[in-house]
Amino acid sequence: MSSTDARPALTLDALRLTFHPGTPDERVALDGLSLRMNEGDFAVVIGSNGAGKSTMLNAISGALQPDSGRVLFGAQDVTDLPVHRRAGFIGRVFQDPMLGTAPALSIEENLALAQRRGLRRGFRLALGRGNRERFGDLLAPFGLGLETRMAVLAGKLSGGQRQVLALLMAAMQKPRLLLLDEHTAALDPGTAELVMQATRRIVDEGGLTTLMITHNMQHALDTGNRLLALNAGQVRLDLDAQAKAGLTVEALVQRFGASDDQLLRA
Ligand SMILES: Nc1ncnc2c1ncn2[C@@H]1O[C@H](COP(=O)(O)OP(=O)(O)OP(=O)(O)O)[C@@H](O)[C@H]1O
Repeated sequence: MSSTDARPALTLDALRLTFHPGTPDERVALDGLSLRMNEGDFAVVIGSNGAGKSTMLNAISGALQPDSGRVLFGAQDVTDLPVHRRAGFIGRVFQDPMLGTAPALSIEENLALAQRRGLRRGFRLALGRGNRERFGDLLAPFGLGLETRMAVLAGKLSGGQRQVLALLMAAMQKPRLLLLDEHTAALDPGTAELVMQATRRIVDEGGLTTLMITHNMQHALDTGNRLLALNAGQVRLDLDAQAKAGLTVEALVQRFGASDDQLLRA
C-alpha cells in the first residue's frame, strides 16, 4: 500500500505545546509538530533527552492539551476529548513495569480485566474455562511459562514478565493506536530483547498502528516500518523501512543526537 492511498489512523497537525507559558520557566516542548500515521504503521520514535517524545505521546493520549494544533483519529478530531474519552481506543505501555498491570490481581484476572475494558462498570471478572484456555493460548507463545502460572499475582512477576503481560493487555481490545513509551528501558538488555520480540509479535499479529519511543538505536533499526527522529519539538526525520535498512547504529547516533550514555541506558 502506498502512503497516498493508505488510510490515516492518526494525524497530528501543527501541534504546539508550552509548559509554564509566560513564566521564566517557559518551555516549548512541541513546536508545530505534524505527523501522519497510516493504518498498520509501526513507527519507532528516537531523539535526545527533551526532544518532545513523551510530550507528543501525552498530547495524543489527551494527558496534555496542546496550545494549538489538532489531533485526529481517522477523520475524528479528538483534540478536545479528555483523556478518559480517548482511553477506549488507545493502548499504552509505560517504562515502569508497575504501571501496566494490577499487582494485587492474578495474571488471569488482569487479562480478564483487559478483556472487559470499555464495557460497563460493576462487572465480575469473567474467568470461565473458555477464557482460561484463551488466555493460556495468548501467553504460551512468549516462552515465559506464564500460561502455567495464571493464578499468580502480577505483583510477583519479574519486570519483563509484567511488561509482556502489560503489552498483551494493551493490545487485547485491538486499540486504534498502541503507544509504547520506552517500555523496555527499565529492563536488563536480555530481558529488553525478549520484550522487544514479544512486542513485534503482538503488533504484527494484531496489525496494530503503533508508536514506540526508544533510546535503543538497535531496536529502532530492527523494529517497525518507520523511523521518526524528533528534535526541539518537531519531527526532523521520517524514514520508511527501505530508507532505514541502509542505516547503522553509529550513523544514527552521530546524526540524531543519542549519546552513548543513552544507548547504555536503553
Ligand atoms: N511537566 C513538565 N513541566 C515542565 N517542562 C516539561 C515537563 N515535561 C516536559 N518538559 C519539558 O519539555 C521538553 C520536552 O520534554 P519530553 O519529556 O517530551 O522530552 P523527551 O523527548 O520525552 O525526553 P526524554 O528522552 O528525556 O524522556 C523538555 O524541555 C522538558 O524539560
